[in-house]
Amino acid sequence: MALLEINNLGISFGGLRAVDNFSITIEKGQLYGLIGPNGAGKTTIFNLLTGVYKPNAGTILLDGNNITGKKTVDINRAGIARTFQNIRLFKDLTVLDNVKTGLHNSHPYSTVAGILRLPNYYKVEKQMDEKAVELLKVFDLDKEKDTLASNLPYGKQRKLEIARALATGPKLLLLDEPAAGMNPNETAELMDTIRFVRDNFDMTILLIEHDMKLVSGICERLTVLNFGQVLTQGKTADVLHDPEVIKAYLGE
Ligand SMILES: Nc1ncnc2c1ncn2[C@@H]1O[C@H](COP(=O)(O)OP(=O)(O)OP(=O)(O)O)[C@@H](O)[C@H]1O
Repeated sequence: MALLEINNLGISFGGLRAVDNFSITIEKGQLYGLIGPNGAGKTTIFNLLTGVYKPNAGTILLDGNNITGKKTVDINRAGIARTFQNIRLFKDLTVLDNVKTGLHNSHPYSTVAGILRLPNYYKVEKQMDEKAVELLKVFDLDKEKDTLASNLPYGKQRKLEIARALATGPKLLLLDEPAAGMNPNETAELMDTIRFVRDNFDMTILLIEHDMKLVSGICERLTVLNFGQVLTQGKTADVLHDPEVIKAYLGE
């Protein structure tokens, strides 16, 4: 069974059909790229997938479960986590606490235990600290665990956002333009990180990206979107050599 199966998804904003008849199948463990010109509808698809928008048409199945039109929090619990085009960390929290906000989503103690500081609260908090540090080690951020997120350099903020998303325990990780604003060295390191996450967390990853070096370097399959519709999809090398794709996107 595919991990993600989207069939005939659509949404309109006023008269604009931002996403139309969009279908995609992503197998477990795939590293999949969603590309297309500005305004093609890529982020709208992420917003549909995460319950920010509700589709007017189509279905979304995650691991066989119908999550179409569900709330963001329920979709996260079902197993989808994302990062954003513009980094959205809790800038006034430490690196450690940013990751712990992700862990809280998956392993909460009762609110009463938290407010009353019952023994279970301290036990769970300690376990979360340990888990968060383990995760930070993977991203080589453990030494900066007490640093405020806003004081991290840009490339590390991106890594921290990925770590926080992983802390929620997803089956599918959505990355929206992870290389945006990065220099070539940071991008090369990010490519290694994404591969590492896929291999070591047994993760399925769908990413939106304009950086063709990153796309061709790490994505196994691509879907090209143009004016809200699928232009083509398939293996990365085949898609990037498709004359329609070159005309619509790469040649511009
Ligand atoms: N909430 C909204 N209300 C109205 N129009 C919207 C809304 N969200 C997106 N759109 C429109 O839908 C279209 C697709 O936008 P979207 O942001 O998904 O494109 P994109 O492919 O992610 O672009 P980029 O590569 O520039 O990020 C655009 O024309 C955009 O203006």
